[in-house]
Amino acid sequence: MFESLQKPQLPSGFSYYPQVLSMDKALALYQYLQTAMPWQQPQIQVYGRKHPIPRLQCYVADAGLNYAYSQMTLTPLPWSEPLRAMRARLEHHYQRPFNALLLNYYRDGRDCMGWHSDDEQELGHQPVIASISLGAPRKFTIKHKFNDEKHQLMLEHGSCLVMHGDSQHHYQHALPKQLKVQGGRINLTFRYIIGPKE
Ligand SMILES: O=C(O)CCC(=O)C(=O)O
Ligand SMILES: [Fe+2]
Repeated sequence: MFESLQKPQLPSGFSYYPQVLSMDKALALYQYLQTAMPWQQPQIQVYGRKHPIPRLQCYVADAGLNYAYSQMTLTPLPWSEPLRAMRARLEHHYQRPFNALLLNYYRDGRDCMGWHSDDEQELGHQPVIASISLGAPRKFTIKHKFNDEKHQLMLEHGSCLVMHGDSQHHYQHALPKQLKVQGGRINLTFRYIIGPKE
């Protein structure tokens, strides 16, 4: 499943695995998630004004694992069977647990995600985040926080991008608008949240 590893020039802490899912499986998962998930468009405050985020999202996690993400405290939905199965495959392959999943639905190329690092305290010091892409391929951009190093790659249908090590300390990432893209894309970021007792 993960054999066809190719390495475009990515900085340390980012690994890209094309075709982790077959095209058919990835399409079936896309179609299932698009209709089955209770997608929401929460508001965030920017410079004192409230704006809806430029995409839809949902949060799935083990019970009790709230996640304060970009000013939003997200209450988890339970794992549905297809998501539980995907999590089990990733846990088996990477030999580490994932207990939370943030899903982003970019309806077309106008939807996007701005520059950020996933460096919330509840993710721990060097989080491992496995990010599955389904649907329209989109550009993913990476920039160093303290110098002008920049990278760009296409996140293809059925691929997995893993962010690990110091990726969140040294870099920010974003999914820019691409106004020519008409198709939708769903992204699944599997994470491990350090619970209140750990
Ligand atoms: O959609 C993507 O590929 C990026 C998602 C992301 O960076 C996040 O959910 O934190
Ligand atoms: Fe992110």
